[in-house]
Amino acid sequence: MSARVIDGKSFAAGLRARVATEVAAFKAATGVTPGLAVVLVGEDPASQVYVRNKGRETLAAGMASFEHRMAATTSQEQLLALIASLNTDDTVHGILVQLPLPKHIDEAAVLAAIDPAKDVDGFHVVNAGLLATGGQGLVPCTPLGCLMLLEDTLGDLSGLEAVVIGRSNIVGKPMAQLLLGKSCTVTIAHSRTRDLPSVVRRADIVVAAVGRPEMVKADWIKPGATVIDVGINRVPADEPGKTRLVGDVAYGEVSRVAGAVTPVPGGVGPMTIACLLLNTLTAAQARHG
Ligand SMILES: Nc1nc(=O)c2c([nH]1)NC[C@@H]1CN(c3ccc(C(=O)N[C@@H](CCC(=O)O)C(=O)O)cc3)C=[N+]21
Ligand SMILES: [Mg+2]
Repeated sequence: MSARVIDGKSFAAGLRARVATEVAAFKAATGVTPGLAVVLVGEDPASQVYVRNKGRETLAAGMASFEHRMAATTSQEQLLALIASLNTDDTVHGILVQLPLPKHIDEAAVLAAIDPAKDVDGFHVVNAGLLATGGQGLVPCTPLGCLMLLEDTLGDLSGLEAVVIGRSNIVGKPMAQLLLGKSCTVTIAHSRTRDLPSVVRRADIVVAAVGRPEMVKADWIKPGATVIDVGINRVPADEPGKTRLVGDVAYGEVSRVAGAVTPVPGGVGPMTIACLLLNTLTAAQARHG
């Protein structure tokens, strides 16, 4: 048996098309163009990839894209000043500050400075709190995209055993909250979890978000389980000097046991960007409803 491949790339293309249709209707009704501002401090390679794809797709959805590239030596004060101006800029409905930030900048202070109504990453404590308490806030893009793929694959998630590997504020914790909201039985596993393989073996749904290349093995997976791979790891390729992208899941062997699995690339990554566009539209609609 071979797992069904969950085609995040094609699902994301469909979602972007739906967003574009709604953006056009929103512009016609309000005269307002939804705008997304992305702030990139320094030159983190993963963030560069993200920004490149994102700018193109924002424009393709009919929205305005504003890029602010700042030197790695930018002070926290300078970054906070830019955020303050974006908060009061009526052409900007969404603000995304690329993480990670340089070491000398306090990430929490920066995220706290973003107007929660423009926080399209869903990282502000107000949005995290709304998610935890069942409120209507902006939801982090990667977990939201994972949830869409899971519901498309499985339908109703109610009562299923879900194991989220990774406890980050960006993926693991919000993913767990979303699955709990869909009435899954949720476990968050992490680096200190005792006997991780046997914990994962309980799962109908596995979400791997640890950042360790090909860590999740076939004998951790309950036959037929649905496996969502959030990892994006660059590793050396066979050809000298080249790299290739792998997930946190040992895709080849896991796809012989799982019922369905997301590939890397072409799985969760494209969904993250599509959900960012969706969140930008949602933020604009909330302002000009
Ligand atoms: N505030 C903030 N929010 C983020 O959401 C955020 C961030 N900072 N910093 C960097 C990471 C990384 N990230 C990616 C999203 C999509 C792809 C993506 O589309 N990947 C393609 C492959 C790209 C390739 O070929 O290299 C795929 O998986 O198919 C990659 C990386 C969002 N991030
Ligand atoms: Mg983690």
